[in-house]
Amino acid sequence: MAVEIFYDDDADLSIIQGRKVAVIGYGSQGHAHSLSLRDSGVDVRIGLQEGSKSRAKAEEQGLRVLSVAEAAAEADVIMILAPDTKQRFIYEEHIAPNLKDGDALFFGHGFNIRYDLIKPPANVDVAMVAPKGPGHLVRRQFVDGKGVPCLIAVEQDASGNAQALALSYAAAIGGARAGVIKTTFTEETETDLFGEQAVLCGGASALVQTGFEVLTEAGYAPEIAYFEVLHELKLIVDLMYEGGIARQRYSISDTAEYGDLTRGPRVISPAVKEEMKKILGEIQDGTFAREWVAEDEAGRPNFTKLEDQGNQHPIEKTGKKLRDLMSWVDRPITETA
Ligand SMILES: NC(=O)C1=CN([C@@H]2O[C@H](COP(=O)(O)OP(=O)(O)OC[C@H]3O[C@@H](n4cnc5c(N)ncnc54)[C@H](OP(=O)(O)O)[C@@H]3O)[C@@H](O)[C@H]2O)C=CC1
Ligand SMILES: CC[C@](O)(C(C)=O)C(=O)O
Ligand SMILES: [Mg+2]
Ligand SMILES: [Mg+2]
Repeated sequence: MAVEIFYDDDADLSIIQGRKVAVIGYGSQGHAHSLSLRDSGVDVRIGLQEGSKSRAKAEEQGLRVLSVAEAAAEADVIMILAPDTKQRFIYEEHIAPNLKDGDALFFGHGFNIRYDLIKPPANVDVAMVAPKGPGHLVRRQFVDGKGVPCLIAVEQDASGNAQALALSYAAAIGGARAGVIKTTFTEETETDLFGEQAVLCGGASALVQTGFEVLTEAGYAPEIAYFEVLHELKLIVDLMYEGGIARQRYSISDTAEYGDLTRGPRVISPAVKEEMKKILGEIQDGTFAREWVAEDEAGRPNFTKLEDQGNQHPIEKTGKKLRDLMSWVDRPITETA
């Protein structure tokens, strides 16, 4: 089925400009949404928990920070941009008691609705504006006059106007400059989890680490291995981003292209594709969601151990040394811009 894709001319910015928005959380997505909404003329307040580390960053940017309950009570569009595993507790304790007829409950990812962790009442709109990119780049692209594509979805249309509201919100954060696709909470959740696990984060990180290990274990210099499998990956992916795999293949040598065409399928072998299908199955049947919720409830022991192991990987030490010598590469991550 053909997708519906919307651009700035299809969106009515005045809809979101006429509402009071509460952004709950001021992390990767929260800072990007709230600063860009504000720059688009929207009335925004931030909802944070007592003692939040994010409070000072939001206030430095001139944003009003309230408790989550106060922000939810004051606003009529409530966008939840706290961690997925915390959202159900925040919702139950601070948001649900403050929902009024006609309010809109927004999400940046469908996890809590798709897996029935949050069950909103019937008298509010439930919609999603999910940028297809990391929050810090959502903000950076907005400031640079560009935009990160977004997905929008409506789970519940109490007002009869939820889609226009979601599209207006997506336009206000720059998404409609690049394209806003209409989808469902289920499709967004399952494709997003698959993308981050199999390709963008899990797949790419493991590919880079393994390539680095193979070269260094064979006795090649770590610095050369780093430039080869990590630094240059961005340059190659930039070509794919600009013109697809065909442009990347146009720019590389014939020798590289022959290696790409014949060896690529050996690395990403049929067994890897089978494993990807298994990973997708675990997302679709809820296995991954149950595992992640239980891991978080247990205090994230496995998450912490694996994250520490990743930080200790030799590629990190080599990379830091080399990036420190390229002033244009190590752009600091801040919740400002
Ligand atoms: N990261 C990304 O680029 C993307 C994220 N998403 C989705 O966006 C949502 C937010 O993710 P992300 O931006 O990564 O989150 P982050 O972890 O970057 O930020 C979380 C924010 O929520 C705050 N927070 C934590 N607990 C509470 C609480 N109890 N009450 C109020 N605020 C709280 C944190 O405050 P403190 O500083 O005090 O901890 C922080 O400001 C998720 O649904 C995610 O799936 C979607 C697309 C991409
Ligand atoms: C790729 C990871 C992501 O889905 C994202 C930045 O889009 C996330 O959840 O952070
Ligand atoms: Mg994503
Ligand atoms: Mg995601």
